[in-house]
Amino acid sequence: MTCAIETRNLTKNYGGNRGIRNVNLVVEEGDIFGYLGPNGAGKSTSIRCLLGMIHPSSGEAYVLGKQVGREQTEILKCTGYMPSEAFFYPSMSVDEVIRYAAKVRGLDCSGEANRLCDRLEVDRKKKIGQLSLGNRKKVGIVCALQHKPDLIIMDEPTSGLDPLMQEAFFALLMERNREGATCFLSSHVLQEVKRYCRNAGIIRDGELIKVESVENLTKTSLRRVKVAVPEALQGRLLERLAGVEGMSEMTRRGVEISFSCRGETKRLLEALDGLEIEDLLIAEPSLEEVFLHFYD
Ligand SMILES: Nc1ncnc2c1ncn2[C@@H]1O[C@H](COP(=O)(O)OP(=O)(O)OP(=O)(O)O)[C@@H](O)[C@H]1O
Repeated sequence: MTCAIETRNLTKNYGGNRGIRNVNLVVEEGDIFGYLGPNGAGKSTSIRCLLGMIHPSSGEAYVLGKQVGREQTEILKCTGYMPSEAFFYPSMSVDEVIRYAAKVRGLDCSGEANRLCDRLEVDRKKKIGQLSLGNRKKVGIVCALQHKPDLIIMDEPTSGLDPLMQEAFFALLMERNREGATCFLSSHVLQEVKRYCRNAGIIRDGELIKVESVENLTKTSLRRVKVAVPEALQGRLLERLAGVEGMSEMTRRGVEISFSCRGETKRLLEALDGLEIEDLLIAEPSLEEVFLHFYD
């Protein structure tokens, strides 16, 4: 099976500045992949290298089996890209921009462009310079999707879109995915990744530190625990908890003590054994907590 994206030790140095280092990433065809990382982590740099917009300092990248830098025309035809900032010439009309984006690929996409504009409520007569950020973003979505690409790469696609438009956008993306397209999205919005992506990669300081299914990411040994015991027993509870692996973030509110821990749940239950537990909640961490954990 061909991978939609494959990078081998992909590295980009910006002079003395760090970009990305030895990124080895594989995204299978048909996936919806979330690329997560804080500001400056290297998400846009990775995407620009993948699209051949910047040359890597070393390493290789393949998009739908084609080598980036060698088979750019073929890659451009089967890939749809939306940058994080939707900049277009302000004096051009929306219609001109959309038709221009199809023309550079040597394609006539007018039928699909019309359908997309209707769905996203894009006013094609307006000049780009008259549009709000969100409306420019919608033009970017049409430009990226009108040729029905096999691989959709979007850098922070929903920033600037209102909640209804975000829903409309994801509905569109899910449809494309059901039809076979692979989606690669960089995002800061963890709820969005949790809801729509199957797999995710976390990049930090230019290095890919984790690639995992979104489901498994939250299935770490990290647990959020809330336990309520009578005030008189709280001292004993705290003594017992001191021996539990990875204890952190402890807070106390009345009879309830909350904390994070890791390791086997059995060990935690042993530590609690014999105390008059009034209430106990052991939960998987949210994607936000997992994300913060990898960033610590
Ligand atoms: N043209 C450039 N010249 C020099 N350094 C750059 C350039 N572009 C990016 N960098 C640096 O490379 C690193 C990665 O930047 P990048 O834009 O890829 O991060 P990002 O994860 O996309 O961030 P954000 O979420 O803020 O968009 C940063 O340290 C950044 O300062």
